[in-house]
Amino acid sequence: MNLGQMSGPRPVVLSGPSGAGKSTLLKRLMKEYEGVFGFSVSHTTRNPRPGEEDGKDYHFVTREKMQEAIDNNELIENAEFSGNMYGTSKSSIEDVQAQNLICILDVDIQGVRNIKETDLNPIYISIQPPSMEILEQRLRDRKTETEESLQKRLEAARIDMELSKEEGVFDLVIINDDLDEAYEKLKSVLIEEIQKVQDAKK
Ligand SMILES: Nc1nc2c(ncn2[C@@H]2O[C@H](COP(=O)(O)OP(=O)(O)O)[C@@H](O)[C@H]2O)c(=O)[nH]1
Ligand SMILES: Nc1ncnc2c1ncn2[C@@H]1O[C@H](COP(=O)(O)OP(=O)(O)O)[C@@H](O)[C@H]1O
Repeated sequence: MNLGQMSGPRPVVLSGPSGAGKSTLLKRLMKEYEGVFGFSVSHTTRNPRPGEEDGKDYHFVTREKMQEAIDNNELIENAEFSGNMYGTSKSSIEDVQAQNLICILDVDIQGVRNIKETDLNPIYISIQPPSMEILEQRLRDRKTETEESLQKRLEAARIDMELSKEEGVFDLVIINDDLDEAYEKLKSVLIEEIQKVQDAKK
């Protein structure tokens, strides 16, 4: 199977610490450019949060189901994060690519490494918080985590922030301090791909 598209738009990988603002930026982008982006819906074993929809935000599955998908070679990558399993299925990407949309993947740093071993050839963007202190505050204010899962995320964030500094891992690192500024930066790197998709629709 070939996920590297010869002619279609290049996929985009968004990574960065939990709480850095990936979902916020992504939702804004998908809203402003309706019919341009498609989200690669990952599998996860974590519990849905209030407001999250199965099949839209994630495919919420049991560990058994996740293992089955891994064993059947249905995933292009998978990782353990903060005590839960996450993975990207081939079909989640193919569903988006079949519609000629820019496929957006939201994965952790392990996912970035594993995707680099595939032929997907995405644009790699890291969203980073201004500081650990601000990250912790945002995660606390989001009110989605227990103290335990919060601490695990902060630990993972330290590792992510360290690894993301490495030269050549990301095409672009955006510090999400002021949301509007971060969003403009994100848009400006994607504008060429966005225009390609918009032109193809004309
Ligand atoms: N490797 C990998 N990471 C994923 C996948 N889906 C989500 N993640 C990452 O898992 C981490 C936790 O995601 P989530 O539980 O939704 O929490 P949130 O990022 O704080 O909203 C984040 O860093 C996501 O980028 C996936 O399919 N593969
Ligand atoms: N630039 C920003 N300034 C202040 N708060 C922000 C900013 N960006 C995101 N947030 C808030 O921080 C929290 C974490 O953002 P979120 O998009 O859920 O992160 P991620 O998807 O990377 O885990 C959310 O409550 C969000 O509203």
